[in-house]
Amino acid sequence: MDKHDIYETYVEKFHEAAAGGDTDLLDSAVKVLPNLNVKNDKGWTALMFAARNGHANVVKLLLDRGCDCEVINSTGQTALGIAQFWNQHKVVELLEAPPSSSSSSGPVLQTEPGVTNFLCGSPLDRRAEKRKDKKWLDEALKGSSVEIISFHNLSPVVKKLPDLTTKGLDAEYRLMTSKYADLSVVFHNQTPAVIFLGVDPSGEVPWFAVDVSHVPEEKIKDIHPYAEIMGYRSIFSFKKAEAAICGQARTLLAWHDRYQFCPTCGAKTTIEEGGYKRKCTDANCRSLKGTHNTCYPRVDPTVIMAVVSPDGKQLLLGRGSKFPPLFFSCLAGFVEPGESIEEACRREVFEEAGVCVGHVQYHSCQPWPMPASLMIGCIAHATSTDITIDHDELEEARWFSRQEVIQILTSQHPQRLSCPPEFAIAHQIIRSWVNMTSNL
Ligand SMILES: NC(=O)C1=CN([C@@H]2O[C@H](COP(=O)(O)OP(=O)(O)OC[C@H]3O[C@@H](n4cnc5c(N)ncnc54)[C@H](OP(=O)(O)O)[C@@H]3O)[C@@H](O)[C@H]2O)C=CC1
Ligand SMILES: [Mg+2]
Ligand SMILES: [Mg+2]
Ligand SMILES: [Mg+2]
Ligand SMILES: [Zn+2]
Repeated sequence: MDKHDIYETYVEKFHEAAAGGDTDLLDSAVKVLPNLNVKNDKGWTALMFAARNGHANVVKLLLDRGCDCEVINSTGQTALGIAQFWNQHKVVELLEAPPSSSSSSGPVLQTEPGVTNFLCGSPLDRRAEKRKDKKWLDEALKGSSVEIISFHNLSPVVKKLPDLTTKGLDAEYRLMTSKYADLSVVFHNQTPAVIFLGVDPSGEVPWFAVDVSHVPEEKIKDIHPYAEIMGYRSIFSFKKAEAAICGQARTLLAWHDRYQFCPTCGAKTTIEEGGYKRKCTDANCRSLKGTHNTCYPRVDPTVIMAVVSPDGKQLLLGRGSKFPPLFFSCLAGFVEPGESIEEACRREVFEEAGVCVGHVQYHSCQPWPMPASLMIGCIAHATSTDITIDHDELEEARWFSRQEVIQILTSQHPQRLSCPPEFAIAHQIIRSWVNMTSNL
């Protein structure tokens, strides 16, 4: 055996030890290997093997020794992506970036383990039984333990963290939370929409959202000196738990904003039940009899699909006419009345790209608060490949090879094609197709 072969054997043993959770063997390999991020021929590192098989103790040991969790394998996966795909919750927790030191300036909440899609997994317990208890709601809103988030024209009010900017770092924004007493500028002579969002995991802290659109933007600083309004897209920069809470609040506030009048008789409606209902003020209105479905917040089921070619080797992606240049995504569309999820997938793919779809497999979903979609992510298996585009909706649609999809996902495409970022379910279902067809 020459030197190179001996080294290769050590690397193999190192990876085997990580994959098998053998910490003794790992310890001895660590002592002789100069590079702990060494990859096998598919780009896998020891950290990835340990993450794949859920060995949290090995992951911790490797992280303590300085292993790099940003390394990607030849299919563009990080150790975290691998752990998420294989549902290794403990490893996901270890690999997810720990809350930065700045998070001490606000409540720290975590999503449920195993929740991978952004905007899902709110840590709040909605406590629906409290929504009719006006006295409890009023005391909770005005109590000292409350956390109230504010929205200005459906954008969350954020707080610029001053300590970071003075250290010369880029500004960081966090969701602003307030107490009722801080919000005198909001409640003075006004009754803005207030939503009861739920109670935090300790059971002690009620969360509310309030619409502050009636307060002029320059007066928002009276609530908090570092308050800013950065547009609704700031939700995507929040930590998962905060983003999920914000999504819930935004969908409800958008509904209140648009449903001020009864869709049945046109009379004014009032906000009820902690913000989860609107009631017509005309006692004779038909909307108050029978099924009250005009009184409840709407959720629009929407299918979004990774369409796989009949030979399983290619993925269909499209470009909407309003997309930024070079940007491709999954086809998507609203579910219509009287339609199943599978039927909506088949209809939308045929309408938009002329491709026939057979089997449809549910993947996961994502509440999308712009304003009220529930994105139902599917893997759809095509039975034809010819493309005929509906130019009203798409500018282009084409089949991409697995290699090209990996290049797009990892921002390495030679023509700089791109796709939605990780926070969008589109990204997750595309990645899932890549992962399904990848080998260790
Ligand atoms: N989270 C993610 O990863 C992604 C999310 N999405 C979201 O998916 C949603 C749907 O995708 P899209 O391709 O636009 O849908 P469709 O393919 O169904 O096409 C949009 C059309 O539907 C009409 N429409 C709007 N709202 C509704 C509704 N509630 N029910 C039925 N039809 C409606 C629009 O009409 P009009 O012309 O009158 O507006 C428009 O003509 C979008 O809101 C988008 O934000 C899309 C891709 C990725
Ligand atoms: Mg569409
Ligand atoms: Mg469509
Ligand atoms: Mg449609
Ligand atoms: Zn009415």
